[in-house]
Amino acid sequence: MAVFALPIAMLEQRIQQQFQESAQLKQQSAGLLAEPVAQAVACIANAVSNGCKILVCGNGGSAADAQHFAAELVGRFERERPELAAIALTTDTSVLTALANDFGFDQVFSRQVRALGQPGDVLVAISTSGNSPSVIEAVRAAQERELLVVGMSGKGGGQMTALLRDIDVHLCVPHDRTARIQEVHLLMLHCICDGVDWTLMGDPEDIE
Ligand SMILES: O=C(CO)[C@@H](O)[C@H](O)[C@H](O)[C@H](O)COP(=O)(O)O
Ligand SMILES: [Zn+2]
Repeated sequence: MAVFALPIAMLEQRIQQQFQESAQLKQQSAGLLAEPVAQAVACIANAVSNGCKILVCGNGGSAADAQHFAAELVGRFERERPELAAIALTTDTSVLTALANDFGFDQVFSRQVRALGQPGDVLVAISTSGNSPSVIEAVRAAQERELLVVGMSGKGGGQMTALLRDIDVHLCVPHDRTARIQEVHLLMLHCICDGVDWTLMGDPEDIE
């Protein structure tokens, strides 16, 4: 068994740097993204209040974020409230493997959007590069079907930037590192959960 003689001090310094980079990016993003995050809250709260639903997609870590977010809408975030309609498009392995196998991986989300999406629903499309073909095709399918799109990206937004319309919301994290972008994506998803709960139910103190 290999035993590493870890240069602990250097390793700790790397870890400290990453915490600092993440904290600084979150601070910078708060200034730039609070307004579009509030627009995403309005868009999602409005959709679920009108009986519409939220579809969420992304690859890799962003697939995990999609599932995390859908679970908090269907279940709960920090307090009890009625269940909200949300589906992560990343979870049904039979659907995913059939679509990838028969139509190509680019279609794994778009075909589900066309199958499940109705006008007024919202697609939350998560891609740190803004360029993953499966996510880009899902955005195109959503727009065809008259869904609103909340696009979450980084690295300048990639192809997502040109694709999103004025009625859509673009949450583009100002950074080039996938991990840092994902950390801000998760924070924004939690802000959206908090904002939706606040919009639908008011301040926690007001309850009882
Ligand atoms: O979680 C990570 C890296 O932190 C990876 O799994 C990452 O999500 C994958 O490489 C994705 O395929 C990247 O796609 P995207 O964010 O550019 O759309
Ligand atoms: Zn969470």
